[in-house]
Amino acid sequence: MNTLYGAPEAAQDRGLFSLSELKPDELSKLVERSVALFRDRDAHSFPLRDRVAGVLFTRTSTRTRTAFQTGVVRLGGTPIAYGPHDLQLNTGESVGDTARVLGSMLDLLVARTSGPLDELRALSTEGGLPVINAMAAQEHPTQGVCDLATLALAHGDLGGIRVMYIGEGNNTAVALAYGIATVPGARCDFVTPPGYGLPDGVLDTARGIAGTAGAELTETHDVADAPEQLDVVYTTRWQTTGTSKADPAWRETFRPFHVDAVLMRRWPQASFLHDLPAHRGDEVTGEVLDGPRSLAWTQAKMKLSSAMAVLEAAADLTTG
Ligand SMILES: NC(=O)NCCC[C@H](N)C(=O)O
Repeated sequence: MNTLYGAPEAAQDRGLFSLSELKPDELSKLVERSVALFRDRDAHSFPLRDRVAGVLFTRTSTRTRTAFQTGVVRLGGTPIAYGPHDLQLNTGESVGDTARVLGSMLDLLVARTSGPLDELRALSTEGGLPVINAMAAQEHPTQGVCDLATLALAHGDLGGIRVMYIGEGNNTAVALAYGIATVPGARCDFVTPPGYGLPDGVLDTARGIAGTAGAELTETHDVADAPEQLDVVYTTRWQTTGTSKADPAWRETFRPFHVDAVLMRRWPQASFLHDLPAHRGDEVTGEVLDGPRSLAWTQAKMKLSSAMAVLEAAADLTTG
């Protein structure tokens, strides 16, 4: 793979597919740039001037799509937006043929599709252009950049930060695992409902990354095992995009994993994160989401500056 900062290994896929493929200093550079751009959104030199970026979303999106389209414009580029019904992919044209055509005209592609991560890699290799994963079932890497940047903005140095993620082990959780794994001395405890944990292999991969930084990652399926000391409580909605739950009683399984004021009282200093959209009354109460310790709305705003940081790095991979 050939990630945001180069270092090709195999075929020529370029862009951002998974945080597990970035070196720790590459990720921390993205986080720093996100914070800098959050503080001053004009602190750049229009790296996408004369560049055209496709923004392909075949799945719903509020924050990520708006952030990337706006980010392209703010960085001096021109976005071309495609929704779920626009491309001939929808009438059966192959990914390869689509990539070949898009790559001959566009400089960069931001994509959230219903296909696997490999489909995004194919768009890059067959199109010969950088691709940014704007969320796939496997991982939501740009959310991970945003989350670390939000924590860096609010907590300062991330070294030693203690995070609990409570909820389904979804795409957001995977990116968080890979992201926190790069932070020296950090700890992330995943408290996931039984049967809805992190995908196989994710903790092993994250622990492999963490080996260098000395971060610690654990997973439990019981809220009673939540850590005693925490700086951050992170949750996510119960219905992950593109998934359905076979068990009709799934809500009973998820209910003990909701975040309310009683739970938050266990960690009086902890801040609260949520990748949104939220369902008040399910995974979190309005009191917590809209309360003084919630960073969720700062986190949502950080989507733009973190998208700009990712686009800025991807601009270096464009050839036009
Ligand atoms: N911040 C976002 O990108 N929100 C969109 C949904 C994220 C959530 N992890 C999901 O897959 O449904």
